[in-house]
Amino acid sequence: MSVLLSPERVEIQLGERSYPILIGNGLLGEPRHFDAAPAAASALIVSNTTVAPLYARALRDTLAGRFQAVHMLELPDGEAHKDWQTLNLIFDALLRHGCDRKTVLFALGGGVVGDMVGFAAASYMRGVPFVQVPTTLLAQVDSSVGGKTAINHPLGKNMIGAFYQPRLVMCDLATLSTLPARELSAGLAEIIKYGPIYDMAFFDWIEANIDALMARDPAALAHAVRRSCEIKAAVVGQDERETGLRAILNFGHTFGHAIESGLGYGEWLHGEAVGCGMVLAARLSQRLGGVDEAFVQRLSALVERAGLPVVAPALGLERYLELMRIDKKSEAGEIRFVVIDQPGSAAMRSAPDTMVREVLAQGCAS
Ligand SMILES: NC(=O)c1ccc[n+]([C@@H]2O[C@H](COP(=O)([O-])OP(=O)(O)OC[C@H]3O[C@@H](n4cnc5c(N)ncnc54)[C@H](O)[C@@H]3O)[C@@H](O)[C@H]2O)c1
Ligand SMILES: O=C(O)C(=O)C[C@@H](O)[C@H](O)[C@H](O)COP(=O)(O)O
Ligand SMILES: [Zn+2]
Repeated sequence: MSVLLSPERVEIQLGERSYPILIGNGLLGEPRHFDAAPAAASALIVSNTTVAPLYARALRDTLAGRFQAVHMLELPDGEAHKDWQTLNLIFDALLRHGCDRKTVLFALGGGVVGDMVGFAAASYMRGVPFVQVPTTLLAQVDSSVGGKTAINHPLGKNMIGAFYQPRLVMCDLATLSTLPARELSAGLAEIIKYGPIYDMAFFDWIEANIDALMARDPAALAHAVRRSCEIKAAVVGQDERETGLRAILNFGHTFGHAIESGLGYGEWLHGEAVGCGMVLAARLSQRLGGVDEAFVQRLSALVERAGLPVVAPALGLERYLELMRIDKKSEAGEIRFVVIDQPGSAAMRSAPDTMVREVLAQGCAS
């Protein structure tokens, strides 16, 4: 492990939609790192009211030599704003500035900004190029990679969206220095996820380095971001539109999305809901015979050490089932869960409602 001086590069292989993920320190300020971004007359940097004051000027200065006009837009901050109204602010800005089919959108922020900018890019004039500049740990290890874009609906998480790939992902690790501790923990949830579903050696490494990650040790963060991007790129490269394998990336999300929408978006962070959802999904995996109690305890302990909740909120068992039926993996009203078949390998399975109720009864606050 070493602190990165020049960017490391992970490729996501998707034929003509392939693109690089660059990982390094201080990339935002270096124009040459944006060489993979398409050339155009104009660009629109979309950020939010928290991130823009920190990093938008630096990005704008960096892009000034590549585009004749670099426009800026600040969205309201928060998961509660991942909606139609906020999405429309992006279309308003694109039209107001006379942006054309070649205009490049830059998503500067966490997963909320990235998911919305990606969806706007997929839709404006039926598709314009976009670049992900993720500034949260969660966005660097997961949401900026793979082309899932969406907004929420009051009835269901990420229900309206498109698969649409960015042209470049630029993970500037230096931006993580300003991230609140709670958001760092949220990012760790998606990092931990890659262990049980794909790579138990990485899980072992996270266990051994969780204190360094929590302390933002630069070398530990650099390794975690790189390995996470490698795993996500490998999975998405085999199944871009989630016809099979890609669903493993949803481990913990069936329970997690129910927590997020059931509480009203924003009360629990996405990463918190996923952390707790993974513990519930591991208990379900145990009942289905994929893992033993020791594995469930091991995962739960790591989630807790990452500063994440492991007891789910008391929404009511029937309400959980109702919320989980809205999940995109459901078919003909049957909920399907990502479960661990054996440590390091996952698959999508259905489970009897009685079993799911037992798991929830055990894992929810009373
Ligand atoms: N598309 C995908 O594949 C995918 C994957 C995982 C999650 N997601 C989505 O991503 C969203 C969660 O993303 P998130 O955890 O990044 O949340 P977020 O985008 O809400 O960002 C978290 C908070 O940190 C602030 N912030 C961002 N960068 C900062 C920085 N460098 N310094 C200080 N503050 C900073 C933001 O303003 C926000 O308040 C959810 O909507 C989730 O559904 C999508
Ligand atoms: O990229 C994927 O595929 C994922 O499932 C990654 C998840 O971490 C992410 O939260 C995703 O947005 C969930 O997808 P959804 O299809 O359940 O909305
Ligand atoms: Zn997620």
